[in-house]
Amino acid sequence: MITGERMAAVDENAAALGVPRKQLMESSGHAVARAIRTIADSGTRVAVVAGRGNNGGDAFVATRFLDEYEVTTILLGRAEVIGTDIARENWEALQQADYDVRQVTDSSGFELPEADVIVDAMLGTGISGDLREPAATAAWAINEADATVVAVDVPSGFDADQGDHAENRIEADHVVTFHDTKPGLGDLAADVTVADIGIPPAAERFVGPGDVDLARPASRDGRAFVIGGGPYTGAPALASQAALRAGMELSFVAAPESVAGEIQGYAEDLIVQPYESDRLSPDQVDDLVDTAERHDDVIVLGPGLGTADETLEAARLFLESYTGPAVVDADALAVVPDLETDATLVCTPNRRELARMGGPETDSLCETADEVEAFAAELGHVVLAKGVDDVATDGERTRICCSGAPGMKVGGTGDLLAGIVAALLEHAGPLDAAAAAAYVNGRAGERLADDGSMGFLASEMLAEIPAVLWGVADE
Ligand SMILES: NC(=O)C1=CN([C@@H]2O[C@H](COP(=O)(O)OP(=O)(O)OC[C@H]3O[C@@H](n4cnc5c(N)ncnc54)[C@H](O)[C@@H]3O)[C@@H](O)[C@H]2O)[C@@H](O)CC1
Ligand SMILES: [K+]
Repeated sequence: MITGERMAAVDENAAALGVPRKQLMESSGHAVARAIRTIADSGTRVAVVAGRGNNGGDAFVATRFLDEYEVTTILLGRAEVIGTDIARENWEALQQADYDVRQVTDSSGFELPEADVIVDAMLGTGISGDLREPAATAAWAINEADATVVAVDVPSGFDADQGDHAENRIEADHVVTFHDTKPGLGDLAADVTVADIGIPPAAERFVGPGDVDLARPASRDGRAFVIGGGPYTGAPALASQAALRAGMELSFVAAPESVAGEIQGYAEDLIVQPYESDRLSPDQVDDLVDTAERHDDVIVLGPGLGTADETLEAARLFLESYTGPAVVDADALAVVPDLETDATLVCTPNRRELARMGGPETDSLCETADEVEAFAAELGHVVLAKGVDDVATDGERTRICCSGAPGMKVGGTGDLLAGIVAALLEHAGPLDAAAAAAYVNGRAGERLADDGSMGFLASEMLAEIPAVLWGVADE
């Protein structure tokens, strides 16, 4: 099962792996044609009704594979408004080669040709809301027609993310969906065929630019609240700055009075909130929970906190009463096993911390991904295990991230990662945020390691984060 949204991400990852979308469109169209051959004898009249998105593009391809049928292909709209280059190229291929193609510019001009099979390629996973004109009129005519309706990917009017249906949706007899079934498709009164369109399994398993598409902030929003510092001061400063670089509007650091000035001194962009103590202790917990919940903050708990008993006790108490999203990193990870919490956690252990939490001991996270998954399932939280490769898992779904460079072994890169996860949690679910953050952090390091450099600093990676996060599609 895959949502339409995730499908688009996987498709982007496939392109990055060398299988471009046009190739997937060719496979999709071919799969639709194969399905029609199993349903209808050669010579049958087929009407293809296509929209101006890639769903329509799939159907233009299908037309080329249906030479033994009497096919009429109708484009809803003018050719100039076809939404993507690949769909347009496939439309032009039909026009140039003298297929029976028609364009309908408004709903009054829509006339459904006599047909025994109708291919519904008006809308796929790109739909929002009820069908608008001229698709609405076309859907009505298709539903009224005495013909077998074959829907491309999903029946037009079906939302492949939620499984909802528009009032004026297509009632399909057959659905040829691509790569994997979509939520709610099985509940329809239609035969559903899942067609393999040649997406490499790595496009799902390995984190790529498509995962960043899913988590990229579209607006500058949110408040990161880093609870860290005490024995160390650089870690909370890096995490909180990384959150700003990854799209947060404000970044707060709650830190002991004794080090607050030092943390502020690293960056004027941070809002440092001192508390009266040399280190985090249970006395501060109520205030911290109250502040975080009042402002809908995303918490980063751990960077630079140290391992004093009272600090770990405070970390535990905080997570027991806090109910929002939180990234748990570094020393605070020790309290997560056996924790009772309603918070949404992303735990970001390195290999050592993972083993200490009771997870697998391993030299290669990538090879141990299944064990990390089982550990996350047992823990009941998303785990982003950090190493040469990173493993992000919610206990059911697992993604491996191979971006990064050897120079990133330097101290502080994990703090950056925690801050990036926090920023992406403002816009995405915990697994998507964790996977995308790992990719972004690794790419930020790669940008500085271009010449094989081992000498860059975590603080220098900060400035690379925006370019990776908002520029990744153009790389
Ligand atoms: N993502 C993938 O991996 C693949 C996708 N493919 C095809 O691409 C499809 C998705 O393509 P697109 O993203 O271009 O989206 P669609 O082809 O579903 O439609 C997008 C267009 O529909 C319009 N639209 C949206 N809501 C509407 C409404 N309620 N009424 C009327 N018009 C509306 C939009 O303005 C947009 O131009 C899939 O369903 C599938 O058929 C395949 O080519 C193969 C691979
Ligand atoms: K469709």
